[in-house]
Amino acid sequence: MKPINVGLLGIGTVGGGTFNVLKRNAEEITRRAGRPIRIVTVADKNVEHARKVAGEGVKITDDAFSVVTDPEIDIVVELIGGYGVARELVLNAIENGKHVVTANKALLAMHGNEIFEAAQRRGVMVAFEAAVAGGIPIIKALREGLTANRIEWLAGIINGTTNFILSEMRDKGLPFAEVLKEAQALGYAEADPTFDIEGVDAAHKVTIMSAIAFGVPMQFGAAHVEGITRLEATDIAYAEQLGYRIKLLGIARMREEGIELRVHPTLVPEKRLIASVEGAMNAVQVQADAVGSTLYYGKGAGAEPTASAVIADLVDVTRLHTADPEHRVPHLAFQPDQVRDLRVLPIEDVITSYYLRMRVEDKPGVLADITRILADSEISIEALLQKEAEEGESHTDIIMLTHRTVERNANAAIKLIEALPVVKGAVTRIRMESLE
Ligand SMILES: NC(=O)c1ccc[n+]([C@@H]2O[C@H](COP(=O)([O-])OP(=O)(O)OC[C@H]3O[C@@H](n4cnc5c(N)ncnc54)[C@H](O)[C@@H]3O)[C@@H](O)[C@H]2O)c1
Ligand SMILES: N[C@@H](CCO)C(=O)O
Ligand code: NA
Repeated sequence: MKPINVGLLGIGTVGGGTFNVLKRNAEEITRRAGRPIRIVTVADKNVEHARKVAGEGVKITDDAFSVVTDPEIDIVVELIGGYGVARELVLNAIENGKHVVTANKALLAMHGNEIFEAAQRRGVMVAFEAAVAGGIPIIKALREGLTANRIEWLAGIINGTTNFILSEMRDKGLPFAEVLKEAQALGYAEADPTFDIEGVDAAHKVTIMSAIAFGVPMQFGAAHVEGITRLEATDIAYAEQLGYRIKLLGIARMREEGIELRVHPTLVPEKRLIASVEGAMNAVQVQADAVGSTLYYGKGAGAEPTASAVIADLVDVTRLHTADPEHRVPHLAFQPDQVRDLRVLPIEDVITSYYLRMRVEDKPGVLADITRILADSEISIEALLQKEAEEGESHTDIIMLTHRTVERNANAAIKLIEALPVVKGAVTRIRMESLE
């Protein structure tokens, strides 16, 4: 059995995991793939570290470009990250007729259209299971397992760092800044941790999932992206009193008018399975017309969980690389000429329900003023929590959960509420999803 030759670009967390799992499970993997998968060259800026991880018998270089042009290499595995040099390397590998496996969601969300077009033209595969929810085979599920269905929506906890932070804030009542430090020390965070906490990483991943689920191009620039940096512990506690958890969700929903594509903190009923996903774990719920609701859960980050997905792609490519390109699974699940340019709806057009918290004067008639504004805007209230004013305080909190409405409508009502003289400061608004 002639081995398939792999060039590994970047042997950091995921690259190291990939190297080790491939070595440890070599026999099992070969039995599945039909031939040995062999890392012959490793490129890393840190040559010393690369040598330490890879040992002898593997070629080590600091020049990744020499790997993507090497005629000996069949598959290039890109685990460097970012969309500068990684984009050049991936495009270069494709032009040289190499298949590519990558865990780089930022690269695909930003430049996926260009990359898949190039791969299509050259008849090579670009596989990216590790890019979304790490070890969970969600790309496989969306692209192949659910292929009979019209996918209606999907919602996922797809960033381990922020889910860890939210879990710690709720469990221990700690403030955001304190938990962030702990999360960074655990090593799940992106090279730039603002990508995690500002929702950008989750937006990269939900952009990729929406493309596969709905047969549309990558539209990262049109996604609405909100992170957890402005979330207050108070709201996590109030949500809990009302039977909800706050999660950073990546949501993609198909509507007649277009697609909702958004990342933001979201109240989720605590009775939903996804609400109990804690720590750095990931989960994606998919609603589809034939199968109904399915849920995928597991480790979305870390060396070996992510390596699990990288190697699954290596096996896929090994099995399929001799197949006629027409007979392979299309990159974006739909045949390339069937990808449709459906527009992403602006956030004002999103339909959802809301958690509203406002600080009000503790006197009669205040609640009536607020509910009148909501009634006039045709926003109905699902639940209400009015706190008693603390001893010696003239103000108190009112918390309301609304039914679904268009965001534009909610914005207008919130503006009117904020203009009431009895309401102090801004209204805190968090979107809410029933996930039914
Ligand atoms: N860490 C995770 O849990 C995880 C999970 C899923 C996806 N990812 C993605 O996987 C990719 C790699 O992440 P990581 O956590 O392993 O990063 P890392 O920083 O641990 O590893 C990157 C490696 O690339 C090397 N490198 C950087 N620039 C280079 C260059 N120009 N040429 C050669 N080598 C270079 C670095 O020296 C380092 O060893 C990223 O795209 C990341 O978003 C990571
Ligand atoms: N920074 C990402 C790594 C996995 O993509 C996370 O926290 O989930
Ligand atoms: Na995955």
